[in-house]
Amino acid sequence: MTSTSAHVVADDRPHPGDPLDPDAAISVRGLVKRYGDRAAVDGLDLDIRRGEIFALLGPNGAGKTTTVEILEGHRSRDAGDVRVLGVDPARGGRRWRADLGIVLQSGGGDSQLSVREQLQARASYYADPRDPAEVLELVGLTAQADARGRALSGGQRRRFDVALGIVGRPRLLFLDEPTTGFDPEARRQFWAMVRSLRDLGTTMLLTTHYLDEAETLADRVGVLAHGRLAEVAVPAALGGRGTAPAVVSWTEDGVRRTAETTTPTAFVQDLAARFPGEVPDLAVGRPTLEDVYLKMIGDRA
Ligand SMILES: Nc1ncnc2c1ncn2[C@@H]1O[C@H](COP(=O)(O)OP(=O)(O)OP(=O)(O)O)[C@@H](O)[C@H]1O
Repeated sequence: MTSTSAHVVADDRPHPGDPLDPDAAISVRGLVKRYGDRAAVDGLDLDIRRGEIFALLGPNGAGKTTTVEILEGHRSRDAGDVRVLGVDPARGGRRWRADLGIVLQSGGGDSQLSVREQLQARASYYADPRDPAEVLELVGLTAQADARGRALSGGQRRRFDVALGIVGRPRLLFLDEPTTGFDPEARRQFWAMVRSLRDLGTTMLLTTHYLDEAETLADRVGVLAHGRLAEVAVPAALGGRGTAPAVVSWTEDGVRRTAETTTPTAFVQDLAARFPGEVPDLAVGRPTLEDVYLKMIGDRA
């Protein structure tokens, strides 16, 4: 499956008071969570579609962990309606829980057992588990199958965490900052694995502080600030990115020049006509996801 959101325009979220979406993997209306007199989640409305990768972004303390833990059934809420795979997490039973995969920030895998043995043990909890050998292949740990958990590198351990999270064949996978501490190659491998999981039909809710990770993996991103969603959009459209003016820069008479333009093609054609050959140091850029994210967060600070 590819992006489910090709035709989605910016600010793509339900309105307060809309009914819950029975077809969504996750549907949330008016979610509130207070600690003392402070609301950590302050009226959240969100639908996450089946089969999509949704990235939840937001600065430290924005309410991401609180929201995700409520969805996982690990934290109570003060107000609002929530359905995860059609069930209220506050009342989710064993069968519902078996459909969830949760990959937490703190890695497991310290056991004396081998990687394969731990995975087999985990698989035995489920009625219809994935074949542990296939899971090891999917996460790229086949060569480490006989290693003990503590012999794994940080990146391998994280992939093993995912292996433990998906061996039960979850329909919905929660990935909490999955690539923190990865080297660039390990991150690319991890991303490829996440895409393979999506191709198998797994819905994923990803929290991350890496904007490039959200950009490359997510069908849609939601920016959480002060317990509210500032915007939900496809990464390319967030914060009006898709229609923002382009910035053209070049060097002329030894001076670096920049110009903002909504017609960069025409602008570059004019520019090219002024130079006999290549325009020196020519670059055409649009705001990055990080640019619009930081602006959005700054505007709400
Ligand atoms: N158990 C708790 N008791 C009191 N306050 C809490 C508790 N858990 C979270 N908070 C507060 O709620 C707010 C949201 O916290 P939360 O952990 O959900 O943010 P976050 O977006 O996950 O942050 P980070 O990116 O740092 O993980 C913060 O102000 C935090 O201090």
